[in-house]
Amino acid sequence: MSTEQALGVAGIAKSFGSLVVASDVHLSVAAGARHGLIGVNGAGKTTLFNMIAGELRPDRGDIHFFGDRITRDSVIQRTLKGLGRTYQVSTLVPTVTVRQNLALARGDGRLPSLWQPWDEALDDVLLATADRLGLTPLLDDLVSSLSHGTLRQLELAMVLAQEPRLLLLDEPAAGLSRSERQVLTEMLRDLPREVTLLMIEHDMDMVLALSDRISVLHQGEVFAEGSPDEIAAHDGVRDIYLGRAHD
Ligand SMILES: Nc1ncnc2c1ncn2[C@@H]1O[C@H](COP(=O)(O)OP(=O)(O)OP(=O)(O)O)[C@@H](O)[C@H]1O
Repeated sequence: MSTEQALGVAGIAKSFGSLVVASDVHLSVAAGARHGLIGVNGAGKTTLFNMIAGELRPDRGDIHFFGDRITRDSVIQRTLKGLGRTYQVSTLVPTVTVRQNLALARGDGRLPSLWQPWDEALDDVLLATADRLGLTPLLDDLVSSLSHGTLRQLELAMVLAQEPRLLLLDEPAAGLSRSERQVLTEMLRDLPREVTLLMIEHDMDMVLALSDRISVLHQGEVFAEGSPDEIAAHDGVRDIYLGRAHD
């Protein structure tokens, strides 16, 4: 891992009416890192992702991406700079094939229509990405016929095909079986370090196995940060998860 900073979040605040979701979030993700972001339900993890990705404007604070201040950039501008994300909810088109979905990843974001038919052509990057994620034998299968685990692999392939420098993964293992989680963990482990990962995940085994650094969001701030071993042994973090944390 280098000392270059991929992502810098400084003093971010966000409220929804009287609900303070972030009061003063500071987060630094090193280039090449596998950085886990954890916290109990409602801690504000997805809200933070939405602000980093540009879908939500923070009330206060700044966001830097490889040294570039992106706080006021649109989602598209951030995507073009190399910021990619996956969602908790699937964004795939179920009625067409894996190949046709993958071809969308290199398109302009518009769905095909009568005037713009589905593209079947996959360039070398798409083919290599599909292969890395075990999708080559499934290219002509309908997305609606895929298992939950394979859907997650396809979503990952779609966003990786955009060649992001930083990938925000929002609960990549949600809804997966134990064996599907293992497959996904291996695939994430095998990703090249040119892609920095910031990952929200409730499966603690997976976070501890994949991350080289973990931040814990609690009550609007980063409550603790450290190596997986430090976080696993942190009394305060354990209290939060057991519902024993004090204000
Ligand atoms: N657009 C919104 N309007 C109002 N409240 C919102 C909005 N988005 C999120 N919230 C609230 O903000 C809080 C934080 O939500 P968020 O989804 O960021 O938490 P989370 O840590 O990702 O939770 P989970 O682990 O359950 O996904 C929750 O109480 C949620 O209900």
